[in-house]
Amino acid sequence: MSSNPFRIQNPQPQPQRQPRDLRKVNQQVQAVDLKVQMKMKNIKYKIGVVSGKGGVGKSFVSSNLAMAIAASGRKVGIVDVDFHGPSVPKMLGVRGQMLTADDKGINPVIGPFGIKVVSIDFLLPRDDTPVVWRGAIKHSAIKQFLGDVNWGELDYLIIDMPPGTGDEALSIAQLVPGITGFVIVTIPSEVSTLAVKKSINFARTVNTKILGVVENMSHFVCPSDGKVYYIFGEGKGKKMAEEMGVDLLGQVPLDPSIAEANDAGEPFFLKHPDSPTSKEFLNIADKVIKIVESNQ
Ligand SMILES: Nc1ncnc2c1ncn2[C@@H]1O[C@H](COP(=O)(O)OP(=O)(O)OP(=O)(O)O)[C@@H](O)[C@H]1O
Repeated sequence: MSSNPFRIQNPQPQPQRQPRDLRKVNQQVQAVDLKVQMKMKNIKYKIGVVSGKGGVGKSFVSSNLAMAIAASGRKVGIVDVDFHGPSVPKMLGVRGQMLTADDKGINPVIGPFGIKVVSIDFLLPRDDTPVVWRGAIKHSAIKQFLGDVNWGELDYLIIDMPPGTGDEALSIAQLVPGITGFVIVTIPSEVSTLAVKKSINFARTVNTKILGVVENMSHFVCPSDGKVYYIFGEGKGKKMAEEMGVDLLGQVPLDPSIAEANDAGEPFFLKHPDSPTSKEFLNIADKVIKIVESNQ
């Protein structure tokens, strides 16, 4: 019997895989797309929201950070390049709307506070249609999302990136060389913070500033007695931020009303404006604004 239970045959012996040469990554980052560059010139600050692992609330943080920045009167756009799990439209309450086109390009969907939203979700024919794309197609889609959309003049473009440091992250680093920085989302578990360290090292490899870390699901406040529980452990995000020399921008609680609003397709920040979570997002937005605008 074969020792390969999957019966996968390699027709030829494969050369030994070499680790990715970081100099080559940097050279690729230099290859800039002019059309994208023209559009990006009209946007003052571009912020990538990244996470080492999936399911830690990156899209929730992207969407609510976008609303909190827009609530200050700044013009904001959000581009969802999480092709395999596009949740930004739902979290901003604009799911089911369509992108339109005119002779100047593609018009984004307009969300709360006038936020311009672009996501593959607006183009999928059915809820359960999977996106099955190789890296080159994703790269070309990202190029179109950035270069063919009528973004106009914006103060901020929030880029909701897929988890990890794969093709999309490299495409963004390559296509938006002037990216202002990354906001990194984690939950306070060892597994997530370990993956985040990789994202931080990736950001450093592509010479992108880390604006800071948001610790999501950091604690749970019991509604009956107000007692605080640290479900995943206490202080792990803070410890990781200190170890890696990056700022902790904020701590967002684990809260069933967040999951409910997201599942119902209602923007949390609008539905619960006075909640501690929305106030925390205003603080996080304030910190991000201070960091990027004082660096001008
Ligand atoms: N602080 C929170 N409290 C309760 N539920 C949350 C919280 N943050 C996110 N969620 C829920 O967790 C799930 C995952 O969130 P989200 O889609 O934002 O994660 P993600 O990191 O973007 O995932 P992926 O990258 O895999 O697409 C969603 O159902 C969301 O409603």
